[in-house]
Amino acid sequence: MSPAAGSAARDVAYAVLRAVSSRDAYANLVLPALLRERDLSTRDAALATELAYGTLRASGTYDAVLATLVDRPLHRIDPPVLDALRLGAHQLLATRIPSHAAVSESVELVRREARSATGFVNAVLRKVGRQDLVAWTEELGRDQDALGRLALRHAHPRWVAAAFADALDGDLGEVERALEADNAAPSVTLVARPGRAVPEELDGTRPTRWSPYARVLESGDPGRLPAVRSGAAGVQDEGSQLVALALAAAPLDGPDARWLDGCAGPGGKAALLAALAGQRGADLLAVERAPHRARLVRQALGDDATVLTADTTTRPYRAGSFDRVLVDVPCSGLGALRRRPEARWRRTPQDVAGLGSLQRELLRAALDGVRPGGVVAYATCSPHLAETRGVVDDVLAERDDADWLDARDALRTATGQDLPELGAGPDVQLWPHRHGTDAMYLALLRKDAAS
Ligand SMILES: C[S@@+](CC[C@H](N)C(=O)[O-])C[C@H]1O[C@@H](n2cnc3c(N)ncnc32)[C@H](O)[C@@H]1O
Repeated sequence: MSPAAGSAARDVAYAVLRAVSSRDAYANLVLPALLRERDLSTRDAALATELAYGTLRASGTYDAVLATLVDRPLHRIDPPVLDALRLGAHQLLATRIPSHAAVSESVELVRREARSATGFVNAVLRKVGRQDLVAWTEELGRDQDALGRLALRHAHPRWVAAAFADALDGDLGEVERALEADNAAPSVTLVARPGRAVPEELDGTRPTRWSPYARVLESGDPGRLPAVRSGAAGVQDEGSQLVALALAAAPLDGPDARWLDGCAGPGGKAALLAALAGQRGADLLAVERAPHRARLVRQALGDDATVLTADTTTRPYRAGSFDRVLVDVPCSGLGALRRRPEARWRRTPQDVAGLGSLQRELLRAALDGVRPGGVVAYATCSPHLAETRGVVDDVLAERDDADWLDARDALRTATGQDLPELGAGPDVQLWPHRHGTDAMYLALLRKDAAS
């Protein structure tokens, strides 16, 4: 790697960190735009991605290191300087970049933005580099319990590691595997929408483990595939596909003609549901409250479904009128941390608590919308028990017209195989480290036929 080339990658990584910390930007949106704008070589683009995503993923751990080395709270450090320290710490502790280059390049970044801080950055980073990451996490973890040490070592906030532990029956070995899996870049998975594309026509892809419609893109931009450009295929995590497929596969007596997606934006699951519904002659109504997200649903669905911009909790439909209903409710997103490197440090336990009443209200509205004998799927992209089984248990406890279906059976019908490690049921929690999917949760409920 030539020094100039490495500098270009560092500049991009630093610009991403600045955008994330100064204007709450999403790294996965900012980085591709910057890579295009600065025209980096493939190799430099890979380095910039590693530096930006690696720094963001572990920034809480790097902050804990830095906090031991400076004489003021980190929030009192000028933000451009703090970002340069984080990027420098990442290079020193988690890459093979030589220490002298990591320190001097960080000083150069700061010279442009905050000249007076160059000596400070130089001194702090030299101290960061005096031991490796394992030694740092051991030092910092001395006062912590085993879970706290795991969280530090694998760069997650402790409360997130605790939520994973709750959902994994306290098995710390498995919690560690779950945390590790969050730090690995996920592959790009495509869905070939049934009736519109066949998976084999997606060039440069290979089959996945579970979904018959899924393919992994080996490399490159999915937008180069004609089927993706036409909307016959799309980018979609395999766990999201399994949620839609399980709802469609759940057994149903009587009509199967009217389906509802009550939380449709931006339209990934709705597009798959619409394709499946179309094959059976059923119609899908996709409801989304946020107008800009409803527009994305319209783009994704075209003429395949009716899209309504409305609040599902107001029940903008006749009670008992749907045969199958999905509510993929707004949640903390703790199940998709692989995809959003900065997300784990932005979320708080208060976010989870704050979503609880909306999640319950959306599930109630779904149960009111489905006909007797019909099926409701409640889904989250989070394994946090307060967003998953806690919600379903509470809502079922307050009404006597609905009960659990075994979601594992529906997954077996949908995929033709037994997925391993689905737990004792009747609900299903998928995990990156077990299934290679996002950590999607799925509960299937049946409205009593007599109600
Ligand atoms: C987790 S996302 C759904 C993702 C979507 N199912 C997909 O696969 O692309 C939740 C969506 O619910 C929407 N939402 C939140 N509250 C809502 C409400 N009361 N009524 C309808 N939609 C709502 C959010 O704007 C968001 O787009």
